[in-house]
Formats: sequence, C-alpha cells, structure tokens
Amino acid sequence: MGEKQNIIWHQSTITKIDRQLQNKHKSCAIWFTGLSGSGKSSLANALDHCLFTKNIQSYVLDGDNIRHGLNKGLGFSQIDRKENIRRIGEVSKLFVDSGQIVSTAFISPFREDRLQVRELFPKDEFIEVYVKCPISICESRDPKGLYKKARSGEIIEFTGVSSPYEEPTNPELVIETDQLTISESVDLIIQYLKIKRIL
Ligand SMILES: Nc1ncnc2c1ncn2[C@@H]1O[C@H](COP(=O)(O)OS(=O)(=O)O)[C@@H](OP(=O)(O)O)[C@H]1O
Ligand SMILES: Nc1ncnc2c1ncn2[C@@H]1O[C@H](COP(=O)(O)OP(=O)(O)O)[C@@H](O)[C@H]1O
Repeated sequence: MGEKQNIIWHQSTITKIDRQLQNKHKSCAIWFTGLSGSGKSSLANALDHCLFTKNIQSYVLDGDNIRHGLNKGLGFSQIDRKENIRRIGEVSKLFVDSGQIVSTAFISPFREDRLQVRELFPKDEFIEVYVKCPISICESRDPKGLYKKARSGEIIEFTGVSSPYEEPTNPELVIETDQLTISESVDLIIQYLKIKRIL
C-alpha cells in the first residue's frame, strides 16, 4: 500500500537507543486509563512534574487538550473514540522513538483499542496504568460537572453512565485513587519505572 502511494519509510540516522543513551534513561508510554474523574490527568501531570524535576524527558498528552487540536472533530461514538485512541497511540510511539517518557490521559474505554495501541510497542515500552476508582466517587468529585449533565441527559454516551467502560484485564499497574493520595500514586509509578530499569 505504501509503495502504491509512493511513500517510503525513512530510517532516521539517530536511533531511539542513541537518544536514550544521551538522556541516560529509557523511553516508554505510560498509558493511564479510567473513568472521567478517576484521576488520570492529575496523576499524569503530577508524574510529569516529578520526572521533570529529575531532568527526565517527559511529556503529557491529555484527552481534553488533544481534542481541542489534533483530534478536533472527533466525538464520543465508539468509532470516534477508536480513532481518537489510534491516533494517540501513534503519537505516543513517536514520543517514545524520540527518547521521551510520554504519559497519556485518555479514558480509552475499549479493551480492543487499548490492545491495538499496546501492539505498537515492544513489551517493556508500554505501561498500562488502570486508574481505578468507583464511579460513585468519580461522580462525587465531578470536577467538570459532566456527570450531572450525563445524568440529566444533556450529554449522551457518557462513559460509565450511558457508554461502557471495559476494565483492563492485565494492566501493568492498578492505582486505586480512592485509597492513595496523588503523591503516593506517583511514588508507586516511579518505583515501577526503577524496577523495570526505565529510570
Ligand atoms: N460522552 C463523553 N464521555 C466521556 N467523556 C466525555 C464525554 N463528553 C465529554 N467528555 C470529556 O472528554 C474527556 C474524555 O476524552 P477522551 O479523549 O479521554 O475519551 S476517549 O478515550 O476517547 O473515550 C473527558 O475527560 P476526563 O474527565 O479527563 O476523562 C470529559 O471531560
Ligand atoms: N487520590 C487522588 N488521585 C487523583 N485525583 C484525586 C485524588 N483525590 C482527589 N482527586 C481529585 O479528583 C479529580 C480527578 O480529576 P482528573 O484528574 O481531571 O481526572 P480524569 O483525568 O480521570 O478525568 C481532581 O479534582 C483531583 O484533585
């Protein structure tokens, strides 16, 4: 297909390993998944802050922000969510190729879509973090008032209310945000990155 379109893959002369050696740490995608209000953005940003202060190359891709730009125009049907996640998967891979630790904060409710992203990476470069929190607590947090709108029918196909969330079956990490503080959660992730020799 690439050949038909006269598109030829260029191998970059500086490799991912060259970049990792220069950075003095490995690169990976940390894929936060969970309900709205479970704490994905808060954790991804707190982790980013912690890594940044340690001089580690880190960046966050956040659902709300990406949907303002790259994925503007995509909605919340199953098909649009699939495309949303597919694109973020590809962008994350570019970040990992560039030697960075990229944290993504997307609901990514469908197992199949998360699996498709996982398959883009070698085994040790994709870390799925299930940000687990009972919906009753997410709803009581309701940082953007969206659950209220979903319950009243103002928002349709809202995850956990009128659209499914398929829990991860085998994530690398589970973080229960109704049990741990943000700082305890970040410590857990840092500990995992050290055990896996990413840091
Ligand atoms: N219908 C519906 N369902 C779920 N979420 C909704 C919806 N409409 C708007 N929002 C807001 O969009 C954010 C989720 O976007 P994502 O790109 O992470 O969603 S997905 O992964 O494609 O399912 C989500 O952000 P988070 O609360 O950070 O998860 C909401 O703020
Ligand atoms: N232990 C915790 N971990 C993460 N977030 C928490 C925790 N306790 C309370 N919160 C609050 O819950 C809300 C989660 O919102 P957010 O991070 O935007 O979630 P999401 O990105 O999953 O929608 C924030 O207001 C955050 O301060």
